[in-house]
Amino acid sequence: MDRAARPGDRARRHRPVPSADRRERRSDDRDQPSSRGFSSASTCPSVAAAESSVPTFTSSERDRAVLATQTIVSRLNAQPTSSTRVVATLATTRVLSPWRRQLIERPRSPGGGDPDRGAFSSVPPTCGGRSMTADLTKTSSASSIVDKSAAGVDARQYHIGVAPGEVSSVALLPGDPFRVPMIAEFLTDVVEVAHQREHLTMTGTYKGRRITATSTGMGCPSTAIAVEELARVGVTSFIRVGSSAGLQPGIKPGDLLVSEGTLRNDGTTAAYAHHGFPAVPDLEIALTLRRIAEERTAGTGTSVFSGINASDDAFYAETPAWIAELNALGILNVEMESSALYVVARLRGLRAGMICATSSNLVDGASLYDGTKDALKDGWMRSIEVALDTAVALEL
Ligand SMILES: O=P(O)(O)O[C@H]1O[C@H](CO)[C@@H](O)[C@H]1O
Ligand SMILES: O=c1cc[nH]c(=O)[nH]1
Repeated sequence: MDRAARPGDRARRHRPVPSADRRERRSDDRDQPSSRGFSSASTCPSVAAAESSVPTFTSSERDRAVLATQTIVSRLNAQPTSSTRVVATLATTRVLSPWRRQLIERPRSPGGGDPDRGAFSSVPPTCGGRSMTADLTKTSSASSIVDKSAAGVDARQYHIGVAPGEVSSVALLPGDPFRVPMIAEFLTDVVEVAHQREHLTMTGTYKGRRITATSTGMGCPSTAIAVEELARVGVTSFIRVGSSAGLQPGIKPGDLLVSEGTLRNDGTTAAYAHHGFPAVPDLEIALTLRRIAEERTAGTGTSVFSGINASDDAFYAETPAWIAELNALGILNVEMESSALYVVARLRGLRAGMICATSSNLVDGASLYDGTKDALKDGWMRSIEVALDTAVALEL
């Protein structure tokens, strides 16, 4: 095929990738700063500090890395397909880019992760203090690469459609938009703020306190978006009021489940933080949810449990073996959003907690398809009231 017409040329035009015939020269140029494309778009001051203190490669370490890469690249390029050649060329650039090298070399911070993950490099856990606004109000400076960790602050939000002033500092988060009006039943002066996609938002007043309710939709991707966007317009505390399946015997539909932490079996949070980074609620919110839940259910036949839950991505891929494994680990219940809620909240310096109503029990035969809806609805109403009273008690 003619050189000018090779597949992959389009990608090369749009990326800072050297052409295959300039590969030799790039390796000589490896100490030159990357002039286009890659740059540290991070606005987090702690990241800037970390990057400036990164030790540079010694020449022997660098030469070994470059040699190893060139060997891989030349093996890949011996392959017949041109698409493999493109991959090889990209790999060369990634390794030879000084900025990339520095990220790879950067010591792992406590919440560190794969430095090649875009979201990780722009939302570093070192930004995880309590002052999210400080990080988010800064805009990207020396780069045209979008810094999503700073995008949209104080604007009307792209997905959830809310703007500053339309929300409280605390938001209750059900998954299902149809549960937002259930929350609104407890409120006065209710305003429907926005409804875009799966995100319905209403704001009203409960016991003198302004409260917002926004539905997250199902799963971690849309939950992370909802939390990020609510935070950009001023929400600082979140209480998920969810539904969830019990994983231990004796948990019955309608019972309340207070989360003490989440096993992260989701994909979204892997883009934010190291797999060992804990997904945990704000301690005070969790304890207050449990206390108020116990007070409210005393003598009602509804039980309150607290413990570690799991967040799964794939409702219908929960195999009997997986359910048995979670059960053996003592995991109390499974739902699909708290992993993202907790990880994003921690990284952004926000507070979060979760109380769920039990929908079913995956280990003792209370199926979702058994007509458990009435008990579940009672559980939702109770959990919503507990979450509202927690917001009031903690002045969230
Ligand atoms: O009822 P919600 O809050 O959506 O919660 C649970 O219900 C959905 C699955 O049926 C998932 O979103 C799960 O987390
Ligand atoms: O609510 C949920 C979430 C995951 N799996 C379930 O069975 N129920």
